[in-house]
Amino acid sequence: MTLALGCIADDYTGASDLANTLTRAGLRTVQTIGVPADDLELPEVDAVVVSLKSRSIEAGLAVARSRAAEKWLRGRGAGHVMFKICSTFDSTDAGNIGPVMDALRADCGEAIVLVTPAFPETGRTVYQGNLFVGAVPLNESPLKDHPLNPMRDSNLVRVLARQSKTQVGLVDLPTVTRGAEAVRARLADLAGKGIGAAIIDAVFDRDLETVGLVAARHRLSVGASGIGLGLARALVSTGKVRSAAASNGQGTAVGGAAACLAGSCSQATLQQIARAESVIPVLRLDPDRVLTDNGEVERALAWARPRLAEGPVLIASSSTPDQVAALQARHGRDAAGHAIEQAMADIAESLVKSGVRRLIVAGGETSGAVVDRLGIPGFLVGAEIAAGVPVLRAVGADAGDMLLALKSGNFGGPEFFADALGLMR
Ligand SMILES: Nc1ncnc2c1ncn2[C@@H]1O[C@H](COP(=O)(O)OP(=O)(O)O)[C@@H](O)[C@H]1O
Ligand SMILES: O=C(O)[C@@H](O)C(=O)COP(=O)(O)O
Repeated sequence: MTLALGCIADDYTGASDLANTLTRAGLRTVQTIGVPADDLELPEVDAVVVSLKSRSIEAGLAVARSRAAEKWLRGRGAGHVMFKICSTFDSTDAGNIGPVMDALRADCGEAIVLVTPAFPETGRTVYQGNLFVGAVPLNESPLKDHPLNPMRDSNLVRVLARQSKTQVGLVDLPTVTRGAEAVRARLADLAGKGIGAAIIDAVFDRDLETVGLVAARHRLSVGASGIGLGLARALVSTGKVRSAAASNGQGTAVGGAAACLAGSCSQATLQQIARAESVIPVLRLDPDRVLTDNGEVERALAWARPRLAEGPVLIASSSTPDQVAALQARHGRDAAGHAIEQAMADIAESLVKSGVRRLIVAGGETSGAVVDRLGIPGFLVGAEIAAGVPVLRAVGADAGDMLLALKSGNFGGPEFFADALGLMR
């Protein structure tokens, strides 16, 4: 297998978002959990998205894991490696976008790295280096209250410079609008000044097509699904990849019981849970009891098991920003996040033992904890539930045939859970 594109994603929902985008753009794509073991049978593909859970871990560890993934991808022929980050640039001044970018750049000897989290289909646009989430700048969006990495600065040139050893420049929208040659000239100018990374403005998909044409001749890029779209379209339009059917993971129905788990506290997920309450049974965990009393997981399982035969259930830890802040003040941010993630993983593991074969998880870190616990090594991409969220068919899972959906906290419409359940048969 010679890869046309290698990708490293810093969380599992982000990886499925990118795998979805690449698949829809015509690349045969597989998502792996970590660097695949030698004995994992992968289909013939154009792109592999290696999913890491490296967004919110210690920077040194994120660097080491990303470098191992890069080595594996380059070893399979990937001339270009894309580091997939969140479209809302989720990170802190300690990293991990900057440290990982610096390390991958050093490894591949890239003079200047193209960086853009723009993903217009989901309302993420970048103008004059400032990231907008829908109509508002990042620092005014709900991301300002994210439980793990509150985003309080919209200027990505500044944000990335605080995390990176290199200086960061800007390729502005007027330059992008002039086309690939203008972008190349601007990048060469910045690189000539010793600047090692550039935030690239992009507002429409056509901007990302321009960026993709430029990026495809580089060894490394950093961004969200939008630059993935640009790269995929460049690979197809230049004949490096022959466009394939839009999905390879449809397959047969798996049946079995269905369950939803929500650990995301995003506004979108809170609304989706509220809407789900009118169609399926919903249990809200008591987060304090998760942190202080092991009985909360058993209580959730005792509630869920008898209901599974009747239809899908949803279990949520999600709370409002005020409640999250209060819990974190009592227990510490990382301890609270970790304990709730592990409780979700415990619940998922037991539900699968009880026959659940269709599982929807809301939240990137939450999905990481659940998928790790289930020991699933990889996924094929199926139908698209919402922008950035595909149905995934597990490959090589101990539990056998399973369908999952890993939803980024911010993605999906108000009826997301019903939409997903409708497509996961
Ligand atoms: N009620 C709560 N209070 C505090 N933290 C919570 C609560 N519920 C979930 N969390 C934690 O918040 C984090 C949410 O992150 P994540 O799952 O990545 O969601 P998103 O996709 O919205 O970023 C996880 O670490 C999760 O365990
Ligand atoms: O790019 C995006 O917004 C998503 O693909 C993503 O990375 C989601 O992260 P979470 O919101 O933590 O799930």
